[in-house]
Amino acid sequence: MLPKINPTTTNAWKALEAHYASFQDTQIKDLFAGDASRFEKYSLKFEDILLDYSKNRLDDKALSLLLQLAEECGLKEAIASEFSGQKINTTEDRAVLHVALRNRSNTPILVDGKDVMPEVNEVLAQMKDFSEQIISGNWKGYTGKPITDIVNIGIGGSDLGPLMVVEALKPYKKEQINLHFVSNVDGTHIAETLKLVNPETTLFIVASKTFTTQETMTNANSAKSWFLKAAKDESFVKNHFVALSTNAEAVAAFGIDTKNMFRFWDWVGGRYSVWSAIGLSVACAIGFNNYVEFLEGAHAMDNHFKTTEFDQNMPVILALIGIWYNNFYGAETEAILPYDQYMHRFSAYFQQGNMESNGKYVDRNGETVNYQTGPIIWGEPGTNGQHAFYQLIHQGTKLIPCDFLAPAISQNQIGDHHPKLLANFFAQTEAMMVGKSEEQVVAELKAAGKSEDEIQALKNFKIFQGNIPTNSILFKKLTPHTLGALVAMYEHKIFVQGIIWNIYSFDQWGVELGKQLANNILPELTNEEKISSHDASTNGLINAYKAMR
Ligand SMILES: O=P(O)(O)OC[C@H]1O[C@@H](O)[C@@H](O)[C@@H](O)[C@@H]1O
Repeated sequence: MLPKINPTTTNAWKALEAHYASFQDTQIKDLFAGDASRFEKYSLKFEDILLDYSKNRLDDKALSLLLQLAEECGLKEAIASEFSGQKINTTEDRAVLHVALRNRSNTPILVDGKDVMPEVNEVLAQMKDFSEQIISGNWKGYTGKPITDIVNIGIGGSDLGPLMVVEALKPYKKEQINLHFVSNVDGTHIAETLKLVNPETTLFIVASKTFTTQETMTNANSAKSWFLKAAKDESFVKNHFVALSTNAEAVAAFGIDTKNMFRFWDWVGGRYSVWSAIGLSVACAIGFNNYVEFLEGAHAMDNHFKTTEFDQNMPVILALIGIWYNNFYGAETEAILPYDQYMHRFSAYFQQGNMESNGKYVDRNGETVNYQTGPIIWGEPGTNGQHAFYQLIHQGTKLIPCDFLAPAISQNQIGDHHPKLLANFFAQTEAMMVGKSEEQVVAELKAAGKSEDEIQALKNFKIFQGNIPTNSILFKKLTPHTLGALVAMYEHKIFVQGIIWNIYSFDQWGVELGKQLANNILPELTNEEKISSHDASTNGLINAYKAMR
């Protein structure tokens, strides 16, 4: 079971507070000036991935206290509990075993005394067989034609994972299969997607752990009606609809043949489910072997996380640096900035991963925390972000630690695009650290021929204070293996932080209230009566909507 230690009561926390008081104004660039080996010391290598964390407001003392914090909070025991299948998702009484889904070494993992690996392998074999039939064209639609388009219908973890991975691994995509993702209950999403596809050659993958999610069931029903309008015969549904779910009854009730159901288990969290049957659209897009490569990469990172000393452990180091800024510097957000267009949904994916996991104010004792928990996660690919929001990172009033990610080898070697992209990556992390001093600004303005008055009027606007912390994550190439490792790295970072913050990272009660209230409101929208059962604003809005429509 998980420890239940309030991190602020540890010796390390108190020592970190004391250290922060004297260290807080230290400039990263001065730390480099004082230590010629800082880059070597503060960087880690794992396979083809280099993590450079030297551009942080971090010294040996802060780092060793953060490592001590991890020890005092029982991180070692917590990792062992997770990997051994203990029910560490206490509020839902479930194990947390996405690591079993990619456990390529196949060592037994027990839940309630039963090894889960045989079932995991069974579903993987089913996914292999199915994806091969789709890709080869052996799986036929109701008029005997092969499938050309797959529409994944799901939301949250049943959408963002496969969507992010299919986008990130586009260079590996099989040409004959087009992928589409429908998530929003806004009818526009399904309507616009259906305009692009032909019922004879389209497969719908209905992805929902619970198979009760309003958005997904609404979209799936609309897709089915659209399909039946063309196919006319219910018996053809089995050729065009498959389900990814833990809920066989609801799948059957929807009319999907349970032979065409790919199951997973309650110990797979939605936001950690791309490694499960939820990855079927990925396997159909890039082929099963590439999907397995993706699992292998994650498994390699799992082993690194499980077996490496904390001071050399990538997810642990990233997590501790995040805690340093979140809890001591008061940083409220973290930006994830991939310099790879294929990774354009990576930040969105980890927005859910982080914010649904660690956006909690109640600790594992059931008490309200007296410290900050999960940060706000956001980001867009570079270089686009540079021309949009980097202004605030460079010269705003908020501290925003940033992760930069980039491949050394582009999958599209066109002219000098890639060196230009990477030059921006390196320049931004350098600029964030070194800033630009008053002396530099004045010298530049002088060199540009400005008068003394002009210089005085302008100079303050052109100064960059710098000292903005960044992690740089450079990898050789965005292969399925490397992507798997990167995703697993961030997953484990979230785990480590949740353990230290003494919260439960694997439930998501915070998504329920809105669903409940929407279910109450929906029937009120289907009649013309004036509504008075809510607060004045909600009543006013509902009644205004009814009058406008
Ligand atoms: O996969 P289903 O059950 O449709 O859930 C989809 C999503 O629902 C949300 O409310 C969250 O709970 C997510 O974690 C989950 O991924």
